[in-house]
Amino acid sequence: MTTTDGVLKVALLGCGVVGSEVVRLLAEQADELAQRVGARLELAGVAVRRPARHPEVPAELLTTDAEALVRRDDVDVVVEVVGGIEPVRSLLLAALESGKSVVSANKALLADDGATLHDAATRNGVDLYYEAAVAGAIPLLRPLRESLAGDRITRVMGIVNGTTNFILSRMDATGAGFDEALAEATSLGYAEADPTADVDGYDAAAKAAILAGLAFHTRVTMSDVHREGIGEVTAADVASAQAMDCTVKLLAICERTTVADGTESVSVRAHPAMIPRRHPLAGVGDAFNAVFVEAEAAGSLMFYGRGAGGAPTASAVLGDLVAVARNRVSGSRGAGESAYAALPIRSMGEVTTRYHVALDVADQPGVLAGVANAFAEEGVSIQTVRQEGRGDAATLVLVTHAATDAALGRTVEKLAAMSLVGRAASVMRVEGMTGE
Ligand SMILES: NC(=O)c1ccc[n+]([C@@H]2O[C@H](COP(=O)([O-])OP(=O)(O)OC[C@H]3O[C@@H](n4cnc5c(N)ncnc54)[C@H](O)[C@@H]3O)[C@@H](O)[C@H]2O)c1
Ligand SMILES: N[C@@H](CCO)C(=O)O
Ligand code: NA
Repeated sequence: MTTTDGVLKVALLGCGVVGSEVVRLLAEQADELAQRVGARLELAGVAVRRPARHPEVPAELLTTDAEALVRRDDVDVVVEVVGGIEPVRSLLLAALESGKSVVSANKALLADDGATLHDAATRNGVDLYYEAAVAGAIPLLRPLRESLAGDRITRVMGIVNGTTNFILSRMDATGAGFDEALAEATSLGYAEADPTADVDGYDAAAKAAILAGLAFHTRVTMSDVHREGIGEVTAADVASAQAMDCTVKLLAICERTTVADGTESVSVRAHPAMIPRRHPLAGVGDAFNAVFVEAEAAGSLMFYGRGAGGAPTASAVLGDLVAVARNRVSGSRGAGESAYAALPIRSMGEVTTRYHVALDVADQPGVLAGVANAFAEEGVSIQTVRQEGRGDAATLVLVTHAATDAALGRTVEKLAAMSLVGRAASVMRVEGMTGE
């Protein structure tokens, strides 16, 4: 559909932190946006739960009937900044099925059932864009989908959750425990009232699923992602990381692996890990996000900026809105889903990782040999070992070479069962170290 009267009508679903900024920017930049698009972008309506709470929106635009709004014939584009799976999934499907393009910031929905939405967009010849869903303002999905479409991406690794990055940065800077750092994040407005999605890694896992799908031209859903949160990260883990000149980050890691017979698979995970301080991701502090992309021809690329917040996220939403609006003006559509590779998902046990293991041990002859033997039995090679303290307070700190995650997990279980080994003071994966 092309605009006939020089106006494109936009239905906005949700007017919270992000939606209210979309309304503000649309109004403030109306003339410039019209120049860039070739048509004026006008709000057809704004669906909210409680209209009385939105004095910033002209009253005649407010509605509580989102379903009627997305079905209106005069609406060209639906912008969704509500969040969650239902009723949003049904609303967006209805929009796509009735020929509207959709812009969404909703990583939970895209990671849960992006395929259904993409299919509907393709069937109806319309656009489905969601740059704001991953790493907020940072242009990342469009570079993966368009700029790098001629290359072969092998790895995407990044910090994609601002709340947890703030917490881990505070723990690193002040030595605070997790609870104390979370309380500070909450009081400063970084953490939401219910921080579960962030702290338990669901938010980062959803973003990892979206990134892997785009990077490797395959379908990845939330259930394919190995997820661990940061709730178990202790001040001792952070101190252990510091002792090896590392810091702890919650990382989203998407990898393409090719085995000897040429078969390819992808692994997708989100978990805390130690990374060397000299690694570019280690310097990403506060609530910032950064994503490292490795591609065969391009080499390494890094994307850095604000992954959350009303205005930064609205910037990405408006960028998508301009893109889909331009497509409607020219009667075209952007690149749709590219999932031709249909790659199998590699289980976490098969993924190759490295571990840092700090063990409280009795400082006695034979302890080190017993510990080394537990690693050897599982075929795990040790890169470095050092002892801290003496007598009852001795701690052995080992860093392994790469091994399967399953073998490393079994090794840690074996160690825990040994009589001369006390508790494991810290067990954490290590990423971004050079060498095998
Ligand atoms: N806040 C951020 O920094 C950020 C960053 C990136 C992506 N996002 C994503 O953007 C989306 C919105 O986030 P937010 O922070 O603005 O959330 P928010 O809670 O501030 O706003 C959501 C709004 O939607 C309204 N709403 C709920 N159900 C509705 C319905 N059925 N019909 C109409 N309105 C309804 C709520 O009343 C609320 O005002 C989410 O998908 C979120 O994951 C947010
Ligand atoms: N809660 C998310 C918002 C952006 O998706 C974060 O902390 O990064
Ligand atoms: Na983004």
